[in-house]
Amino acid sequence: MDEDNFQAATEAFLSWLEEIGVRINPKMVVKDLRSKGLGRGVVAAASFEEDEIIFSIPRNLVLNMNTIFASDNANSGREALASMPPWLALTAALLSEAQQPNSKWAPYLAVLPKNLDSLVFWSDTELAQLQASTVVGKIGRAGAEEMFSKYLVPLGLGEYNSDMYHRVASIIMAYAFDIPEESTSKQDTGVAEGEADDLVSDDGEDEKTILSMIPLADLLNADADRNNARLCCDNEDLEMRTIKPISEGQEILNDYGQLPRSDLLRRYGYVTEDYSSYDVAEISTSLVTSVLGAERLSLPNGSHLDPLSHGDLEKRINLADREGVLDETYDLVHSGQDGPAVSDELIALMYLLLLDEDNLEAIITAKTSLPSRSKIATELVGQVLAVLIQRREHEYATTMEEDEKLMLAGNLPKRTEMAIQVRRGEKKVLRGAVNEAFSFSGANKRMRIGQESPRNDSKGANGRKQTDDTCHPTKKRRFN
Ligand SMILES: C[S@@+](CC[C@H](N)C(=O)[O-])C[C@H]1O[C@@H](n2cnc3c(N)ncnc32)[C@H](O)[C@@H]1O
Repeated sequence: MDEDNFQAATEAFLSWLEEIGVRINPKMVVKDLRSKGLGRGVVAAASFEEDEIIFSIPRNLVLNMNTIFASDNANSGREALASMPPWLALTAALLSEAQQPNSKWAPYLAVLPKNLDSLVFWSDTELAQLQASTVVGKIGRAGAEEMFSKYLVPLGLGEYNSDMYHRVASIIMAYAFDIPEESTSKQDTGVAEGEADDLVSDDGEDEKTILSMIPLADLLNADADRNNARLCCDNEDLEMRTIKPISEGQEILNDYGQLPRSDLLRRYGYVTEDYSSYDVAEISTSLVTSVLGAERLSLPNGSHLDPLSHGDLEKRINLADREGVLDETYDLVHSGQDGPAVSDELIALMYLLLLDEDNLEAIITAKTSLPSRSKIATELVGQVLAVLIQRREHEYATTMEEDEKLMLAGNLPKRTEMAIQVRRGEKKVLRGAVNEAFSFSGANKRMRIGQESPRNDSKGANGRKQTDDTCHPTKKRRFN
């Protein structure tokens, strides 16, 4: 969109807001922040104090299933929309409005983005640059397309192709708010926190929420640490309020949550260094078991760990499940105020995989329970974990140092640069977790030291059974 059209669309949108009854504090302005890669944004034209209203929006001027069902032309589609997952129903509603030449929402639709960088729009070549990041498996493009075919195509909304459906569904993911329904509204909500897949959801307490597109509120950009405004749903009108003083010229920012950059990119199509402290890397139980069940591991301290038999592995995994510490994947994070890099659950899984037979039996028969973190974070657990996390790091095609050089060289396409930021951030988390694992110093006294599980390959190089003490049952070692 050229300069004039962009500005004209903003002005038409602001006039429309005024006409329909949105009250805007004259101390705020909508600015063209494209030069900073931010699209439009809201900026303080004069300073605000804490808890001032920036703008307020009557609830009937929000686009959601309640307001759409209130309009006559949507009644025919009411049943069809009610049967859909909420994010799809809102997608259908937006597409249907876009088809109507006299749509009440036209000035709002005109300021929604035409192109997004959310991961669903990336080509396979672009996605490959995320390397071993698990975010690639979370995009859900094919699943969304099945939903489009099942629910949207039969509505005959117009000549939409799958990219157009994705565009609107992605706008909803990046722009919609989950707000409490009027009768139950008691609390503030942030933009689109949690998956935007519930139109009216019961969160288990007495509060129902409704997925809504809220004009103007969704023009606020975000920062997890520098945010200074929040949408309040306590009163009759929805109110955007400051949560701290804002100086003249400062951008007014919302909070989309403390997301790892992988999720920021997947859902919102951008990344910034500001979110680096929330990066997450994942290690899967299948990586752990495939390594511990298959090979004799050389540990960094010079010792070795023999593989577990299939049956032994299964027994220990079942026990981890029973103890409530088994997950398909474990998150690794930057250690800090919120806790360590390696979760208690992952340490507990490793402990159960490395525990000696007697103590394993004691837990199986419930004679003892899992000890505290400081006791299970043994040196052996740390050594093995460090090796496994390093294996995980090797699944990425480049090293963190190579990524840093690429970034320093600069001149990269935008998506390549964002992919490098994500994968480099994950490698940094993995490095931190390795260092933490090396610091584990709990005594190895209950571990499989001085015992070795039976191995199938107990034949010597000449094919004859060995007679040395390593295959004597009483001297078998798993850790030596
Ligand atoms: C709710 S909208 C905010 C308004 C948006 N700037 C616009 O012009 O429509 C969310 C989108 O704004 C952009 N955005 C928000 N915060 C950002 C930030 N801190 N850095 C870069 N882009 C951001 C992303 O494209 C995101 O998907």
